Amino acid sequence: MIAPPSGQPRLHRLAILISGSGTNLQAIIAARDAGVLPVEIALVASNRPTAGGLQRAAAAGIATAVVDHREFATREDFDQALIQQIDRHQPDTVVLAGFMRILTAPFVRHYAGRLLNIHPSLLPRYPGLDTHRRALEAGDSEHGCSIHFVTDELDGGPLIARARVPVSANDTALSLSERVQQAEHWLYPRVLGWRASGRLRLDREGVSLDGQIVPATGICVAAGDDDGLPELG
Ligand SMILES: Nc1nc2c(c(=O)[nH]1)N[C@@H](CN(C=O)c1ccc(C(=O)N[C@@H](CCC(=O)O)C(=O)O)cc1)CN2
Ligand SMILES: NCC(=O)N[C@@H]1O[C@H](COP(=O)([O-])[O-])[C@@H](O)[C@H]1O
Repeated sequence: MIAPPSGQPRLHRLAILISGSGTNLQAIIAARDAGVLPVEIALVASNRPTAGGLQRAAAAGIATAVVDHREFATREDFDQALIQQIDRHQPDTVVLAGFMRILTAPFVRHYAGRLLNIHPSLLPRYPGLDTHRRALEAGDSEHGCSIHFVTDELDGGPLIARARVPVSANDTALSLSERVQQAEHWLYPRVLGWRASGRLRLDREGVSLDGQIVPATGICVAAGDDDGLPELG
């Protein structure tokens, strides 16, 4: 057990996995630094050595690691190496923030109930990749992001919360992705605040917040609308 400095409460420890630019990571760091998210970011790990989020973590004084999936013969070997890196830092919650590798069942089991992901669609619509183009092609009037506990089923784990954004007629995949990312940067720190304060749990009964079972659709809000979302922390 990693002990806090004497007299300090032990903060909820996060390990954050990335593959890209790390804007969600940056939003989590900003919430921590603003004092509204009481967490210790123990590790930022990436499967891509060129991930821009690694520089964001280093600039914030956060430990980083690269486990390059291309160096492993199988997904299982990669996942086991990733587990070894992560477990050195003893996280309470493992946060996928733009992590672009499908994780194997042993990895998911190892972190069962404390592995979260953010996905750029209103799940269960558009699991997988290329969600913004698919929403535009379907003519959807709204889109958004979803945060869920991770299971073997790709993007099919129990929903925690979803934030909706409107789709306008002149949206492109890029303009829509930018609006969805703003919603992500608003939603993820809130949901992680519930984890940090012990309010958000996953057990046999499902997802619960403050002891109340969360609907199967997750807590649904319009991005930026604080009326429907319990406060941070
Ligand atoms: N077992 C699970 N693993 C992961 C989940 C999950 O729900 N269960 N969520 C994903 C995140 N994700 C969407 O939110 C996602 C990430 C990656 C892919 C994918 O097809 N990846 C390819 C490689 C793509 C690349 O390297 O650019 C692959 O792994 O072969 C789909 C969905 C994280 N993992
Ligand atoms: N299926 C996984 C997926 O597409 N995740 C998406 O990658 C982006 C990462 O951005 P970031 O690196 O700037 O946080 C985010 O929009 C996240 O929803």
